[in-house]
Amino acid sequence: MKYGVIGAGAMGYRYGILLKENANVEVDFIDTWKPNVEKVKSQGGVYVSRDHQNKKLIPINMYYPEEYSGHPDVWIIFKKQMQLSEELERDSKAGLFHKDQYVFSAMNGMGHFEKIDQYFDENHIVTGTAMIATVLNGPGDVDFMGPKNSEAMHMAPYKNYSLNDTTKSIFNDFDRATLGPVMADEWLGMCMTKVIFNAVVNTLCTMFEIRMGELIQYEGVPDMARQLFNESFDACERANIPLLGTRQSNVQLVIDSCHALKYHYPSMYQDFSKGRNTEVDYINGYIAKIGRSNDYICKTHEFVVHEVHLAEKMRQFKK
Ligand SMILES: NC(=O)C1=CN([C@@H]2O[C@H](COP(=O)(O)OP(=O)(O)OC[C@H]3O[C@@H](n4cnc5c(N)ncnc54)[C@H](OP(=O)(O)O)[C@@H]3O)[C@@H](O)[C@H]2O)C=CC1
Ligand SMILES: CC(C)(CO)C(=O)C(=O)O
Repeated sequence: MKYGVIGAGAMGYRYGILLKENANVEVDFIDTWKPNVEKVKSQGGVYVSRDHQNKKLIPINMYYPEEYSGHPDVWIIFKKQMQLSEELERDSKAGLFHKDQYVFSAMNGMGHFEKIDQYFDENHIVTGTAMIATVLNGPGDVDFMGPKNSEAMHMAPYKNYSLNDTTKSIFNDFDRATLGPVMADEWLGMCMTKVIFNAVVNTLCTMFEIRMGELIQYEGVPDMARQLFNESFDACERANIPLLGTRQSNVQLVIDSCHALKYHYPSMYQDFSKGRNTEVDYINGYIAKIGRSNDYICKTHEFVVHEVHLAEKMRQFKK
């Protein structure tokens, strides 16, 4: 199958390049960030390294939406939550979307599938989550964090539609790409399980401006994680969202992932450190919203949302 990546940033590059290099499928990249598109065009591709090593230029085809006339079978979308509506509107106006196409996304946070649903048939949407750490060093320069074959992800058809030949082919291509796909039984619990993980790791690392391996050096982190997971589980149970694992196994996942991805600054920190707004409203804020709609107040998550926004605002006073 042919793939088109919308959002050639850290994760868009990671998926597209692994598919192209390992699954040997055709991949085109669409981006609207001018410095990135121009850099790729002038250097003839994207520089890729793994854990800061073995930097090499991989030739790729990169287009602005308005330049593109291809017809991929599947779109892979990786934008920041707050960029998505504008991106989809621009892509749609540029005539990129067609009735037969499928779409996959493993963005962090929640709110993106309702937006994607406005442009694609709901049984053509494949949801995903990615425990894959990637850093965009700058335009046209991406760094895959973690050793080869450490990539791990979940996927499931949106609204639990049955698997069909296309969704199975996407799974097989992701598998050959070494993205480590696991097909989940239920889409919403799968997505929310990643949200509650990011609501611990991304927010704490961002507020303290630290790597995951530094976070886990503090012996109080399992307790802090437990407090946040307890609220997340309480809210999701009231909303009948079946999270993967138990409260305790999710605490353990935080501990294990922080050791495995010890050099990684979570994507939220990458936005924070570059002076951009973070996805916190779509992560802790989304959990808090589920709580409020089910007569449950996630006090800690609501406080954390304020803390991250406070940290964003305070950047102006720092040198
Ligand atoms: N990175 C990761 O490890 C993971 C990320 N995710 C999720 O995937 C989705 C896409 O995230 P991700 O791929 O990380 O984000 P991107 O790499 O796509 O973000 C890059 C965007 O940030 C802006 N930007 C501006 N200046 C810079 C700069 N100097 N360096 C880098 N970027 C700059 C640009 O948009 P503009 O100029 O328009 O602001 C650019 O398009 C998100 O939902 C994220 O949470 C999920 C799992 C892991
Ligand atoms: C890589 C990972 C899993 C770390 O929290 C992530 O989701 C991110 O960086 O946003």
